[in-house]
Amino acid sequence: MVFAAARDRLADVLGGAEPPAASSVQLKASADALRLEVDGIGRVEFPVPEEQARELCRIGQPARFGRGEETLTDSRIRDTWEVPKNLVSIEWDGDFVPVLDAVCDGLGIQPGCDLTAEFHSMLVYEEGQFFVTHQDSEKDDAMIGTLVVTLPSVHTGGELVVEHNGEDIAYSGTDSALSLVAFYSDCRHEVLPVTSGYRITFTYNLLLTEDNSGAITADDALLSELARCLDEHFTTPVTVPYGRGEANPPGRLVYLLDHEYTARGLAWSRLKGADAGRASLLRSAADKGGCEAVLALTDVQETWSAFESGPDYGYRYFDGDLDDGWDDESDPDECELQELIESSIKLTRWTIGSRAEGISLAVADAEVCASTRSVDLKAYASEYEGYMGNYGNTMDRWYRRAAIVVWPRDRDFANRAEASPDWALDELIARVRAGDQAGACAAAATVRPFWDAAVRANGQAGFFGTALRTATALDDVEIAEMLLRPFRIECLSLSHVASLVMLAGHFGEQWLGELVSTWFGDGKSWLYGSKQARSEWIASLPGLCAALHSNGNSGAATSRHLVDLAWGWLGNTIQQALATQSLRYRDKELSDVGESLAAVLMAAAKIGAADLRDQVVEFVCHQGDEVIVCMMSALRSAGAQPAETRRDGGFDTLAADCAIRLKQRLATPPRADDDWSIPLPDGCGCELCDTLGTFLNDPTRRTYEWPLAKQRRRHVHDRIDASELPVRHQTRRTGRPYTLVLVKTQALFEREAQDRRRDEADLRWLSGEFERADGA
Ligand SMILES: O=C(O)CCC(=O)C(=O)O
Ligand SMILES: [Fe+2]
Repeated sequence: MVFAAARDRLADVLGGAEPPAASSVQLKASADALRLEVDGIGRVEFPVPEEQARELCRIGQPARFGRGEETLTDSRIRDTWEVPKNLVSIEWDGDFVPVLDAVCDGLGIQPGCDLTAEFHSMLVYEEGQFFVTHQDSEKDDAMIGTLVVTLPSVHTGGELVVEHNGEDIAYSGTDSALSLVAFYSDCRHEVLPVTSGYRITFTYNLLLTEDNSGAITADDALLSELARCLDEHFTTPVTVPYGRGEANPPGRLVYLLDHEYTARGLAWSRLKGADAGRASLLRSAADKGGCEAVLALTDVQETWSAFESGPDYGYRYFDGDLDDGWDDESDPDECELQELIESSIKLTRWTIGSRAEGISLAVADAEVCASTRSVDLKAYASEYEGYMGNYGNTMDRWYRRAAIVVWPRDRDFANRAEASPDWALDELIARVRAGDQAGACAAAATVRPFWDAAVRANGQAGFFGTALRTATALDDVEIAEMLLRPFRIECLSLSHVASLVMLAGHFGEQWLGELVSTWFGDGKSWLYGSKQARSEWIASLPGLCAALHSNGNSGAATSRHLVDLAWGWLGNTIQQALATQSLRYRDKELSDVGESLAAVLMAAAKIGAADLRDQVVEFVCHQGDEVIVCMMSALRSAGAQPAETRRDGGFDTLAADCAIRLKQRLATPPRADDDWSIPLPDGCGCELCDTLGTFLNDPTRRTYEWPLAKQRRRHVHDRIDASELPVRHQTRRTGRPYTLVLVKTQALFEREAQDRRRDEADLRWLSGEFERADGA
């Protein structure tokens, strides 16, 4: 016997209690119920005579449609006449209300709600006219659907086809009665081409103005069953693979709704179809079980194993529909889905009280349930990946689904904190200010399991300052460490100096020193992006250190610590750059890092760290001449500094050393016109590289024809390319083995001339800017 998880039982109970309601309904009404006058035409008779229909077309304008923010006309998409609103006057005989009540009934809208219809447009379709598949935009927050009234007229074709969850229903008008079709705004629909006669319609926006969220009176047994499911869900630990941490009960439950909602349209009072009843039940059960329930939007991605099927079977999974958020995507091949391989769900937005927040929170599978599977809904995008060897034959499908998120009240703070750490920090400070220090610490302790990930996922820089202040306010060393640990050093700026000093005062300099080291990271795995961010931060170091230094003993100690750490990172980075094989890449890296070198030296000068300055200068002066690029970049970056900073930062010493190196380099005579020798940089010493080195070194040999098997040719290619040597290598594909043809190129001379010109320019600049460089 298989026991269903509590969350799946809950979804089944909700689905059973509120079965899916219709997404569209059609009603018929007598033509006598309506009186229509149009300026310039007079009273319109029913069925509408051909003569009057033609007149209506004449005064009509091509109807427009929305695409994103734009309103367009394009007769390939929408081809129909719209009669200007101001010319139209409509009078319903008696009341429209009974009609709307019947609509409510048909769409499963809870009794007691106030549905109103707001006239939107009058349309006339003549032969051949149509409107392709689209979704109506919700023009008003309260809008939940559309009502289309088709006037009696003689016509064929022009069916209104409304689709929901893969099912199409075609509605036709008649020549004797009014046809009223209502549908929810998440239904895609189209008007098929009129094949004869005229089709005349009014469209109305359906607005739900009364709260329908409390309307359901649920039976107690049902609510108790739901509350039991919630309780079980929140007390049963999730099984985790062995060794993957502790088994804890889920922190939340995400119940996915069936209809689509826009961020603006999502509200308890405007849920569509069965969603309204289910939400009402779940909300009451949550309340009974001591839980919070909020409305949310999610992004769902599912990956299915799939295979292409012939046109005769399988489903069409995707229609290139037109809607407000239009898509031109072509249909992926027809596919049969087999098995769900993986799914991921992210909460993107929720509304707590009256506060709607954009969030980005990944939700575990064990926290999600639904009465309707995503695969049975319309995906907003899908992509088929054919067989690709070790992957592929998969279908990815993406959905945006609304959801109700439930959590136990005592985990309220943790749930909200995970989605918005900045809110959590503000809230903690507020609690301390309100005098609840202990409560604030207890709440803060609940974020421990996810805090690192939450901070990193939420763009930490924006709330680093708040985190510093919160840590001080909570006054608990372990909590302070936990709250602050996940931040990166790049968050730290001038504006945090006072908070940082305060923190040191609270928990001690040594404690802060360790924390700051954590912010620096281990420096081992620097991706390009983070390297750039680190360099940018180091550029701010002189100002930051100066401010800290003038802020008492702990400020001074912290500033020294920062410069030490920055130098630790920078020294490594310079060494790595020097070891780079590719010359071009090496020079670029060294030049980039020069600015950081200048910043570290300036910071050292600002805080009077002469020992560190000497250490840095000595390190640089001890490197080979490749380091000149880095020195020059650092010196240029410090060029604008006052003489005192240049002296205290060791720049004068660097400049002098650099000038000596440049002069030495320039003193070697330029390459003779007939000297074709090329030094092979150190590296592999195999027998092939030996032969290569001999050829390269020989000043008289320009070409070498070298019969070599494939693997060996490859090795020689690689060696030449890696060192960017001015040598062309080609394979002549005759004989056995093929022949590798090496030719030394003119670039040998061009590059060296270029390097010389650069050295000359550097030396001129140095002599102009740095006195000692000239005198040396
Ligand atoms: O004419 C109709 O039946 C429907 C027109 C429509 O879909 C629209 O105006 O958005
Ligand atoms: Fe429409």
